Amino acid sequence: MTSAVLEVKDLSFCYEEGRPILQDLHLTIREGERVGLIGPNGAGKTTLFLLAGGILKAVSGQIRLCNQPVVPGIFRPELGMVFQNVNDQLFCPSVREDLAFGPTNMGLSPQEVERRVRSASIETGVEKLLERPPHQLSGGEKRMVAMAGILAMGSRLLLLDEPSANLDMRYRRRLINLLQKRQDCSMLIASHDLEVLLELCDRVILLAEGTIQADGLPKKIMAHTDLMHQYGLEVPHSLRRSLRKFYIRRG
Ligand SMILES: Nc1ncnc2c1ncn2[C@@H]1O[C@H](COP(=O)(O)OP(=O)(O)OP(=O)(O)O)[C@@H](O)[C@H]1O
Repeated sequence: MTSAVLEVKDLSFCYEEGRPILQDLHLTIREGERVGLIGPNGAGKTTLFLLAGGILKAVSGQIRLCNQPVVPGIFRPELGMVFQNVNDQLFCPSVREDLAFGPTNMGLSPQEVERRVRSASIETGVEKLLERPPHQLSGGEKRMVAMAGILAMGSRLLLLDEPSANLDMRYRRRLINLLQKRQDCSMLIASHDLEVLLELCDRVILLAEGTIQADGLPKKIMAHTDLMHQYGLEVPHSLRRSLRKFYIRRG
């Protein structure tokens, strides 16, 4: 079995006392796994990301990243996160400086930082935007710049929060192709775009009521109509069609 990149044990968290968001959560992501995280609005998907990224502090439990405990406030380049609201993570005067921020903080030489900025910007197709101020970019452009930023760090685990939100067909396809090619990274992708998860993920986790309600093959979990409806989710269109074919064939 491949080694774990993220291990979450007995994790509990609340923003306000008496209103738990996550309760005794257990989760392991292994090297090379691409895991979709689904659940209704407010289930705690973003909260889980912020805890794994050391931005929030757990009430109890442990989180380990690449075999080392996550300590809130300590920079861990092994983990790259694209926030749901990308405006929260692009803050430099130019795209080039934004992409260089992570690798520079890793203590890399200016030549290596430049090499990574160039390579990540080409991979994501944002090389023409390098001199632009990030706040002037479109939503889709900003998201690809944020992706380029974590690729430039060479993170082993990517936490992507609604990566396809507000992307047009071209950007959405570019994102899917890009993530499909990154076999070297593990990914946890929170999304309401279930078709994207069907294309990208080999495993899906359903988070609701503070804990994991299902964990398994994407097609199996997402085609489970009762389970999906119970947590306010719909069976994705492509699976509805294949279910229909299945029932028609069986007569
Ligand atoms: N800073 C905060 N203070 C208090 N409550 C918060 C805070 N941030 C989030 N919450 C609450 O925590 C719960 C979980 O929110 P979270 O953003 O993690 O859910 P989510 O699963 O990512 O939802 P969505 O699918 O809508 O993005 C929600 O009820 C939300 O209102």
